[in-house]
Amino acid sequence: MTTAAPITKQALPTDWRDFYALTKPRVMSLVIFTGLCGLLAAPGSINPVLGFTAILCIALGAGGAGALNQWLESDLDAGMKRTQKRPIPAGRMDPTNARDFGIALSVLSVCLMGIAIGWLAASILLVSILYYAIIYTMWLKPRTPQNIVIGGAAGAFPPMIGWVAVTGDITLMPVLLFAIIFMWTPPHFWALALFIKSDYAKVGIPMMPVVRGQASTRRQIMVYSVLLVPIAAAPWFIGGTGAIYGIISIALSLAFLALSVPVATRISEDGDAMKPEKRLFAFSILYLFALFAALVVDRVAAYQGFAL
Ligand code: HEM
Ligand SMILES: CC(C)=CCC/C(C)=C/CC/C(C)=C/COP(=O)(O)OP(=O)(O)O
Repeated sequence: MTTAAPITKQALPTDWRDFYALTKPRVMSLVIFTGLCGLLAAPGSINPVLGFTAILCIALGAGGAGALNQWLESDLDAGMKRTQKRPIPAGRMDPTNARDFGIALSVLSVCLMGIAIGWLAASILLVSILYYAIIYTMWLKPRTPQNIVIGGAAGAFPPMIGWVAVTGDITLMPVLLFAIIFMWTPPHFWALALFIKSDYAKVGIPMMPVVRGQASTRRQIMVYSVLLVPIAAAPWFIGGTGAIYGIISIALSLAFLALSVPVATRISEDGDAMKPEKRLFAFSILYLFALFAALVVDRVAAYQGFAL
């Protein structure tokens, strides 16, 4: 009697899924969304096919950068529980394949953006890929607890790329969209780092809670959350959006601030339930999705004559 081989995940072809995992799809979904909103909120219009191409290029570039990041730090990923099942540390992917995949996606994205959309948008895309792969991953991450403050700039470029794809130039509005993500990144990441601190300590990455301790990290989360309120509302203050965006942005930022307070005032060290940090981390993602969606809603409303 023959017995059929059990159908397990391992029996399925894993190749395409491993390549897909290299692109960090869940994180990059928000990167792509902010790029899309930058494109849709920009003044002027873009041919829908070209608009789609621009977003595709952001997705390919972000995915390529994610693959290069995983190629560059597979040894670190192997040492952390959260990342040890990634394709390279789990032994399912040859590192050189990941490297080549990352380079191919990155080159393709920049060339396609340059040819189809314009070389200013392509240059910013190239800068963001190199910034993430080289400045953040290779240089800052293993060296300084300010790694994500400075390195976070890499993730702040996509809305600027989307905007520039439409307008062809850099004005104050795309700079403000950049500034919003720049201010948002420290509380987003440090809230998470507070509850996965031991993983980073194990592999010697000097994340803020590891190097400066919990109390200092919590205070700094509060500082960035306070700064986020005026920065997020700035597009309205300068007249770049209507009051719909302004009101939604202030409401969202105050909710963000309210969730930061229990994180900042918590004086206990490790040991007890970590609920406020988890709540702030989860809300940080919802916050950015909602804030950038509000930009588009505001623009559509203005277009339809519903501006407040
Ligand atoms: C240097 C800056 C940043 C660092 C160090 C960082 C780090 C992290 C880490 C470690 C996670 C945990 C889950 C995972 O590994 O998938 C995470 C989740 C996430 N991050 Fe960030 N992040 C940064 C910037 C950003 C930016 C700029 C965006 C988008 C605009 C973003 C969007 C997300 C999203 C959507 C998730 C949730 C993914 C999921 O549901 O699994 N992050 N981030
Ligand atoms: C267009 C373009 C190139 C966009 C790049 C977007 C970008 C830099 C996003 C940063 C988000 C991210 C994956 C952080 C993870 O940090 P990590 O690598 O330290 O996290 P890990 O510990 O999970 O590897």
